[in-house]
Amino acid sequence: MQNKNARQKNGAKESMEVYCRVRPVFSQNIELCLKVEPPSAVILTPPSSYLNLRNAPTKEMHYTFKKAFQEQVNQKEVFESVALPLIENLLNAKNGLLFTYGVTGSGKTHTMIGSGKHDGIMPRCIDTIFNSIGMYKTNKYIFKPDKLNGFDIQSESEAINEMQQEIICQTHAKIKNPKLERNFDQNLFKRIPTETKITNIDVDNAYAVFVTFVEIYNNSVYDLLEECPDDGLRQRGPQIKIIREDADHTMFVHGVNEVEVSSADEAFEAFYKGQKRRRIAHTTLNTESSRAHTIFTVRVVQAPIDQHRRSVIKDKKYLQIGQLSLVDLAGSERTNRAKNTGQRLREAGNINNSLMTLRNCLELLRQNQKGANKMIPYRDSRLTHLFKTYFEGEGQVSMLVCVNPQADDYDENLQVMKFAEISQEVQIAFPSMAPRVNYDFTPERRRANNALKKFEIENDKDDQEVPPSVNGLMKKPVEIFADIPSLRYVSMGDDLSVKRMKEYLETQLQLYNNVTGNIRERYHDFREMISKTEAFMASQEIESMKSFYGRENERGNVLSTTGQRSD
Ligand SMILES: Nc1ncnc2c1ncn2[C@@H]1O[C@H](COP(=O)(O)OP(=O)(O)OP(=O)(O)O)[C@@H](O)[C@H]1O
Repeated sequence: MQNKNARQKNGAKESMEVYCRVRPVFSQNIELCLKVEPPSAVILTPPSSYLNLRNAPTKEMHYTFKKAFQEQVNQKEVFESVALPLIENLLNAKNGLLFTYGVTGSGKTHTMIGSGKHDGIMPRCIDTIFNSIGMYKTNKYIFKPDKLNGFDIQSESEAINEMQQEIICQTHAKIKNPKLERNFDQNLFKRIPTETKITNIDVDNAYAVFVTFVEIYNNSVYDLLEECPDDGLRQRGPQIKIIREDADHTMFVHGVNEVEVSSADEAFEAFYKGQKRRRIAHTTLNTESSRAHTIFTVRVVQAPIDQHRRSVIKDKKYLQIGQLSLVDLAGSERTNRAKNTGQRLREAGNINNSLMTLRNCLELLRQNQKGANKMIPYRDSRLTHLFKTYFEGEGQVSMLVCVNPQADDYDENLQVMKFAEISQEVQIAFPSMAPRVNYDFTPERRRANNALKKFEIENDKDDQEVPPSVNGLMKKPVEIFADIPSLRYVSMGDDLSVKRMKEYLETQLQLYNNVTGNIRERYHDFREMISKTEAFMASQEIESMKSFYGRENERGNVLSTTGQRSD
């Protein structure tokens, strides 16, 4: 995963971080069985119908989490508490796994993905990563996946060459099959990007971001970013992938498409492409129920740059890789309640089996911590097999338990809460990061950054004292030139790039018109002020001339009556 030279196991252990989020219930007259006592407690009460049943639980149960979120807590707050620390780790080459767990319909997908104005954790993570690495991003193809879960470093010319090859291939494919339309999800254009940013990153390094998107369906792994050639007659389905171990004993999906993304939009484009391939089945419980576990993984690769050559140092010993896997687990459900049959029944069985293996693994890990020496059955399901590395101590593991507080979900919620309790006791051996080494490859860049930071801090101080707009004058400079979107991929039919460029130019034109309009207004105000001042000065002059001539007249009158000058 990351450069093993930079990581050491120091024997320190950290508990799995478990959070709980309760979703709102929209219809009235529904009995609720769960409530949150902020900041971290959840109380589960048996439904009223249980009071008359023999052997039914009647006690209130109390659970404590790292944090418990009430119904009204918004997506931003959940993201900042749960995912922001993982992003900070990721940008510092430390790995993380975050999964949402809960009964079907409890809000896992809403929390992880969200929609439109209510973006979930994943899109906010992507925005934050790109906001943070900003100008420290490398050109594309400098870092290249080596297909064995590692990366090679290419020279600038190799990278440019690769870029050209890709454009040529895309153009050929388009000419060969003009029907091949790139369909872009309109969601891309509806988003309001998050402005969150991590400032604690190594400014000596250049960064690149890679994403993979896989699903585990009926205990088989599929690559959601795999191109399935459509020859117009039949579309080949995605192929089953196998899980392998790399040279550093890290589990990975062999042959998965790892896509380099140079902007948040490119990352979402990949995500929406994969999302369309997801198998969404309608069950009687939830008409939008997702029947597979999905894993969206972001890898951030970084290496120092040589300031004089202005390129990444081509030595793999400096390479560092951080990985964050965001997992939206399929919901657990009781088959008799879901009234599943046939294919749906098989799906539900596989989902429940893999979740049961996850529970078993965590339970056995807990027992081993207390002195037992049991074998952990990671291989019993693809899900746990893939995450083995995390559970064995390759990063922070966090779980977000989602619950629907309705009484109908009481039994399942009881199981979910028990599992959450066990999970919190699991301690993960944590690799400590070697302290950040300052190779001093980029002293000028460091100096410039420090100066910029100082300027920003001072500017912020000023902003608190004086409002940004005083007497209509902008205190801060207007940002006219936003980043120009990349035109690298403009090829025949590259509608997204063209659409992005069109939007960019329209925004810039609007901005230009606003700014020139504002300048024109101020110019007129200024001219008016000058002419008023001139008029005022002229009137003052006239007044003083008048008084001068008045005085002279008086003196002339005196001279003419006495016949001699008074001085
Ligand atoms: N915090 C929330 N605020 C508003 N709506 C929510 C919230 N949580 C869930 N919902 C809504 O509840 C419905 C079910 O949520 P969602 O699809 O996220 O459940 P799920 O747990 O992912 O289900 P499954 O396991 O079946 O995929 C959706 O319509 C979603 O918009």
